[in-house]
Amino acid sequence: MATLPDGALMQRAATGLATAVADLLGGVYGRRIVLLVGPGDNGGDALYAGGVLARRGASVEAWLLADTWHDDALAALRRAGGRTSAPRPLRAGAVDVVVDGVFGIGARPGLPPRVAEAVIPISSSIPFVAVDVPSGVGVDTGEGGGMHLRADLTVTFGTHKIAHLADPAAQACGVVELVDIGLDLPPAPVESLGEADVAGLLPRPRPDDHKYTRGVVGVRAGSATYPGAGLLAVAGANTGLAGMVRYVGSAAETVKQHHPEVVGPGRVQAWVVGPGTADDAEQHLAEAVADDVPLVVDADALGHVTAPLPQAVLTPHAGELAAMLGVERKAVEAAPLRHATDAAARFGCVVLLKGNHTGIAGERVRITTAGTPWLATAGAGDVLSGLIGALLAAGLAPFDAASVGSWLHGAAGTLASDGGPITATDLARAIPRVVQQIAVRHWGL
Ligand SMILES: NC(=O)C1=CN([C@@H]2O[C@H](COP(=O)(O)OP(=O)(O)OC[C@H]3O[C@@H](n4cnc5c(N)ncnc54)[C@H](OP(=O)(O)O)[C@@H]3O)[C@@H](O)[C@H]2O)[C@@H](O)CC1
Ligand SMILES: Nc1ncnc2c1ncn2[C@@H]1O[C@H](COP(=O)(O)OP(=O)(O)O)[C@@H](O)[C@H]1O
Repeated sequence: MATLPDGALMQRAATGLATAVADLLGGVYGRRIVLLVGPGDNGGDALYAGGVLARRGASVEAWLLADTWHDDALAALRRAGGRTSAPRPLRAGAVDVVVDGVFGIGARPGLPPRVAEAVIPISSSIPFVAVDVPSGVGVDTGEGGGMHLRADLTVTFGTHKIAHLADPAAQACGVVELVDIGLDLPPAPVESLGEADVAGLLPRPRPDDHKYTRGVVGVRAGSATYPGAGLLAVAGANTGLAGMVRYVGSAAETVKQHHPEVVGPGRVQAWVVGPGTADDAEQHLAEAVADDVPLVVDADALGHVTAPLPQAVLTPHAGELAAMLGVERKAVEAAPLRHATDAAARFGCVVLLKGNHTGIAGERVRITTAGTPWLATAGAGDVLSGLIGALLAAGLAPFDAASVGSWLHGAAGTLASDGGPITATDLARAIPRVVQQIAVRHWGL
């Protein structure tokens, strides 16, 4: 994506940035602001915004951290009463905010030593506002890129970039504020579903439906070692989004005790295979694949995927994906989107890589930001695989089933949590409530 052209768009960006900084500070007059200024338009945006803030009574100093800078923008800052100064250590409370205008959307990942030396002695308790992206992150990959800055607030223009959505870069962005400056933009390289998108994709029961027309999902999960994983995958599948749930596995008695709606083997429109299946995983996978219906492959079954599975959604966490690709877990965590995309190409199917922000690679790339870290709890992934299976059985294409399922899962986790801890059982129980809220808000029911 091109950097912002000079002139009107830059002025609009600077005004949006200045407004966001003023909102963060709760006022402007008398506030002390440091601008970290790089060589390009990103630094220009920061300098022009600094000018706007200086005119409103802020004390603004610019640290010029490259050999060149945006001349007109620096002149504007000076006219408004701002000044340049040399970098110095900043202890807590020394200034009110630091604005990171070092590098923007055109930059390579990483930071030059001169920038690192200026930034390291700044107290981490001073708020940082990034212009477009925290400097040093991989804008188009979401990768960390070695050393990079971290922001409490990132102000970006026109559209979100991959770094705002994909971890680990997204975690460095803090809150992301999008400012519309009237840019004419190409289609986004990644998507992130919102509630209205999910409402448009979710299967709705029709008056002439019966349970079989709504789809039957079969769950092959659980074992003597992990009966709970079977129960939780069933709990995710048995949330009312498909017409019926079948269970095949060694936890059948326990499953029936907890879920009287669930029936035994028979014909299904989609399978969920893997959670807690331990030594039975390979056979379960072979039997599910032989049925030639869409399927979710999770947990222990992932290690038995050797050939492309065009109708599948694979749902690994970083450790499972690392094992599938023969790389270290750390490598996946440093570049989750790239590894998910590689795996989707290699296995010819949709790959959903679970994490704080979950990435779904298939015909395109979607990223789910709807969850909460309270979802990092045993069995939450088992619930997800069941839920996606239900959506497949209900007729969604694998890419949509994965991304809608992931969004509902995140929203259910957030609703169930309400800021506090949750179990996977709480999560599964919240899924129908999320769907009900969507129905009321978007379907007029
Ligand atoms: N209720 C149920 O029935 C549930 C059943 N479940 C089922 O369990 C099965 C295994 O799935 P999983 O994702 O947990 O394990 P997996 O990918 O093999 O990674 C193992 C890695 O974890 C690590 N490790 C272990 N303990 C650790 C510790 N204390 N602190 C730190 N690390 C620790 C361990 O490292 P190590 O100890 O070897 O150093 C290893 O690297 C699967 O079938 C799943 O469906 C789950 O869904 C949960 C609910
Ligand atoms: N830090 C986090 N923030 C948000 N969601 C998380 C976080 N950690 C895990 N999750 C979500 O919780 C689920 C955990 O799944 P998984 O790792 O398979 O656990 P399990 O095997 O115990 O079910 C995934 O959906 C994942 O996206």
